[in-house]
Amino acid sequence: MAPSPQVSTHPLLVHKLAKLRSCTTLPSEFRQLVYEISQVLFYEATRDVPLRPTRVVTPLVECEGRELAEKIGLVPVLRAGLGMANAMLDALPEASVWHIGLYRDHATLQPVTYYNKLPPKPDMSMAFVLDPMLATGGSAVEAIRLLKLAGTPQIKFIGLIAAPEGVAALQAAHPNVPIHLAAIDSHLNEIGYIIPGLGDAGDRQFGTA
Ligand SMILES: O=P(O)(O)OC[C@H]1O[C@H](OP(=O)(O)OP(=O)(O)O)[C@H](O)[C@@H]1O
Ligand SMILES: O=c1cc[nH]c(=O)[nH]1
Ligand SMILES: [Mg+2]
Repeated sequence: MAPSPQVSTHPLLVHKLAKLRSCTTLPSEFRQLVYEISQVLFYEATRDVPLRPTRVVTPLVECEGRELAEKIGLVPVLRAGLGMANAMLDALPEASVWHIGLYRDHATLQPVTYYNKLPPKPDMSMAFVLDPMLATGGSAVEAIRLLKLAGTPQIKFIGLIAAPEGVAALQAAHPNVPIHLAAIDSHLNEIGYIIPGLGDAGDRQFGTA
């Protein structure tokens, strides 16, 4: 059985999430909030990444330090995942970034892939798929399917807001992929939007509504 999704309860994150949802929040502040919330979620989602010993020379002596034992890859789902990737790349500059372009067809709600340049063996041992909205779950399920096809050994999903329907779909399709979120909302409306949600995360980041 898939583990329960991890939903952050950090008070600062909960506070920022309310601002993110507000229809009065303009794109510049929206992008900043996506950045700040994503960075907190990235720290939480990487809590169990293994470390290995390394030697460090300080200005005074040589000592033992520890470094990440995984090669971390960030996989933003275009467009809306881009703002999340910036935040995580600033937290871990040595991460590699692999873009996957998907949009959700408005009529069918099915994901349509328009960009995938994953090589046969992407150079990462742990991938974080980034998409702020997990609605029906179709886009996340497809992005993770593409990553698994490319042979990525460990995959985690980080989103900002999910519908229960999206969580269930992702857990059913990929039960071995842990899910990290800022919130699980009430339901999807009749056109597949998360309620209460925040609207269209791509449009709100890039001012294209
Ligand atoms: O769980 P799903 O039902 O698949 O919906 C979620 C998808 O919808 C949004 O992308 P959108 O199609 O709006 O593309 P965009 O990021 O380019 O705006 C969102 O960023 C997800 O990728
Ligand atoms: O509520 C939703 C659902 C899908 N995509 C979004 O950006 N928002
Ligand atoms: Mg969109």
